[in-house]
Formats: sequence, C-alpha cells, structure tokens
Amino acid sequence: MADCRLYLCTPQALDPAAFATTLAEALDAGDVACVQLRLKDVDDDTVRRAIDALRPVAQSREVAFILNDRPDLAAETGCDGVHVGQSDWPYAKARKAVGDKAIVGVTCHDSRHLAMEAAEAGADYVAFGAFYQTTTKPSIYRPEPDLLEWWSEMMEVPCVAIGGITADNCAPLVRVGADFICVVTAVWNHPDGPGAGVKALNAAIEAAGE
Ligand SMILES: Cc1ncc(COP(=O)(O)OP(=O)(O)O)c(N)n1
Ligand SMILES: Cc1nc(C(=O)O)sc1CCOP(=O)(O)O
Ligand SMILES: [Mg+2]
Repeated sequence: MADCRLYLCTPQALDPAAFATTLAEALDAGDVACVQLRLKDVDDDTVRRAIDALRPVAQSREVAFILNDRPDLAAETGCDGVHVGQSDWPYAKARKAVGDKAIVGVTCHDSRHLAMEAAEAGADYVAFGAFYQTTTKPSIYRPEPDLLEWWSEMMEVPCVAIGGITADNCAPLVRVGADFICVVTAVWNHPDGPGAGVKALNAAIEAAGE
C-alpha cells in the first residue's frame, strides 16, 4: 500500500440519516484515513445532529472523524479533531479547546511560511490547496506539486493535498509526497457511487506509489 491515504470531506449540506448510509458505503469500499464533517451556513444544532449520526459510522470503522471550523463543538461532541483555516480560530485557541490528544489540522493554501508556523506551533497536519480547479470551494491559491515535495523532504508533520483532486489527476501529488489526498466531488459525485469513488482513488494512489 502507498504511504499516501485518502481523506474525505463531506458535502457542505446533507441529510444526516441518509448520508450516514452513504458514508458507510464509502468507508466500506476501501481505505479511508479520516472523514471531515464540513457543513456551511448551518446552526449549531444542525452540526450536532450531523455529528451524532456520522461520527459513529466513522469511528466504529477506525476512521478518524474531524469537524471543520468548530473546535468548541468538536470537543463537546467527541470528534477526533478539528480542521481550522486561516480565517477560523487560530491554532493555539483551537488546540486549547480540543486538548493535546485531538487532531488539529490547519489550512496553509500555497504558503511555506503558514505551514512552517502551523507545524512549529504543533499542528498534526498542514493542508495545501487548491491544487486543481474546483467549484466546491473556489480558491485564489494554486500551489504546485513541488510544494509537497519540499515539505515532505523538510518536515515530519504530514501534509494534505486538497482541491479538485480526482483519481485521474492525483498521481503527481502522491509521487512527490502528499501524505493525504482530500476530496469531496471525486467521491460523493462519482457516477457509480461513493464506493466506486473510494475504490478508484485507492487504486490511483496505489498505482502512483509503485
Ligand atoms: C483538509 C482541508 N484542507 C483545507 C480546508 C479548507 O479550510 P478553510 O480554508 O477554513 O475553508 P472551509 O473549508 O472552512 O470553507 C479544509 N476544510 N480541509
Ligand atoms: C474544502 C476545500 N478547501 C480547499 C482549499 O484549497 O483549501 S479546496 C476545498 C474543496 C475540495 O473539494 P473538491 O474535492 O470537490 O475539489
Ligand atoms: Mg474553515
């Protein structure tokens, strides 16, 4: 198996009960390291209900369950960690909220400086993107794969590649050292269903690592 693993972000709006089935189908199809619940523009109780439905699906399969944006709710609801961006809670405040044992990941766009800062502060991973065009979260940042190569050679802290990644375009990112490939569309919108999306990405990661 390649060292690189798959990291899934949820769609930004979902029906928790229905999506629990979809998530189980995805996770049962292959290797997934973690799932990030990424809901946007919803109230706290909606986030809590989604966590209650989805966290057990991931954690019962030994898949880490990460909450986007909200360290306070991640700590309150038993998530394995939180992902924060540059406009969210700063790393130190997020770490204080979730504790030393939880995972804290930080968005670093295309910036070596932001990534070094996050890693030195104690982040468990740094995320670079958007590597390719995406409509899920349009980005003004477009790192080159050599950023991942530089990072992997310099630093121990794992790096996540995100943004428009598919089974067809992930190879250059895997080859240069991405520790995780994070996707939304390539799995949830796969024409043959999310399980096929996971299988296709697992196969592409494996092939790129050979
Ligand atoms: C793994 C991963 N990488 C990047 C992001 C983006 O975070 P952020 O810039 O805070 O944007 P939103 O996702 O909050 O819209 C992420 N969520 N996960
Ligand atoms: C949530 C997110 N963050 C990004 C970043 O560049 O920080 S790109 C992105 C969306 C990823 O979705 P898809 O796999 O559908 O392109
Ligand atoms: Mg955010």
